[in-house]
Amino acid sequence: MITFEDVVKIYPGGGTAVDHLSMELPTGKMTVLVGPSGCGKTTSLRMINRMVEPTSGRVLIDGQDVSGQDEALLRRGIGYVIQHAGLFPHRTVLDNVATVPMLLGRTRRQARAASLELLERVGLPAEFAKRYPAQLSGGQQQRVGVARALAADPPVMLMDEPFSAVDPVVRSQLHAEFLRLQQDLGKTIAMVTHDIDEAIKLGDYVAILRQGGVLAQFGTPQELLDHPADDFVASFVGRDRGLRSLSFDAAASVPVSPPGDDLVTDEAGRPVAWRTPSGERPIGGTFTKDDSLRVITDLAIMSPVGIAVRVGADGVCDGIVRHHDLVDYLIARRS
Ligand SMILES: Nc1ncnc2c1ncn2[C@@H]1O[C@H](COP(=O)(O)OP(=O)(O)OP(=O)(O)O)[C@@H](O)[C@H]1O
Repeated sequence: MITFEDVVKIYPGGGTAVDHLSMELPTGKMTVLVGPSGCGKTTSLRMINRMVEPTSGRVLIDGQDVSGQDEALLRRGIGYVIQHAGLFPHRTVLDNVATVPMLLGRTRRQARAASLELLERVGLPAEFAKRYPAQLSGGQQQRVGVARALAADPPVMLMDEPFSAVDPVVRSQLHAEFLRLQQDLGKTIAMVTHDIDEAIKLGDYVAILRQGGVLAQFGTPQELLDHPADDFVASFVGRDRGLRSLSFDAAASVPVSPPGDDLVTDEAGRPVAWRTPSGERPIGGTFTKDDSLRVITDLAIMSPVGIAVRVGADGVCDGIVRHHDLVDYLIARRS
């Protein structure tokens, strides 16, 4: 666990960058620091690995005050990923990743073998290993940056806007891959972004900071969407927070009804089409118990008859949700 204990940072000649910050970033989870430009996100992140020293207060990792620890040793246990990856331009991709394990005493051979494996884990095939950073796309460079940060197998990772230098499609791919990787690795991660959507998508917990380095709210994405602490948080998380909050609720809780005449199925009971006054229309999509309320809502809106169809693992329809029942359910769940 990373603990901020009443941390203040005042830069010489500057204002207060971080103002009495207290929060706990749980072990094995990803906590995202988000807020408008200049609200002290990067400063807070860098106080974890002592690139910045607090003016007062303490930062602790697993109960140990970082200020008492040798900087080099401390940083060996903390991976660091930055925007534009920060790779060594004159070293190959493989050597960029292998540098840290070699510094930690692994032989060149061991370090390279481990690095190749890591590159594969972050989605870069072996043929990229011999290239130089300039010969990679922005998204590929970010993958190398993540692989390099993971190379020392650090329990803690700090990530400063790691996905912001790439286009939205690549960013979305990197998000998905990163979430999968983190599910396997379970690192304690602190990540900075200015993008609330990214924070809500990736964070197990989100810390929203406001101007002057004040913590506005700390909580799970759903807590922030459902119960913003004040107007600043409410406007920061966005106007459609009710809809976005549906992504965090499982479809399993929604009552389903038996299908009616408007659903056409094949002999096995798999949905095929909608029967509408103007003829049969394709089914569009279906949901399972593992999907979210947002998926059901989307399906009901898109369906020509206002119905979302649930299927089991075998693809056979096991119930439907009509749009008016869905709205009743969504209203009841809030009261
Ligand atoms: N080395 C420094 N010396 C003086 N002031 C600084 C220094 N670094 C940051 N600041 C100031 O401290 C405040 C917080 O900066 P910080 O970089 O932590 O914010 P941020 O939330 O990460 O911003 P951004 O999203 O724009 O990167 C800002 O007002 C900034 O100008």
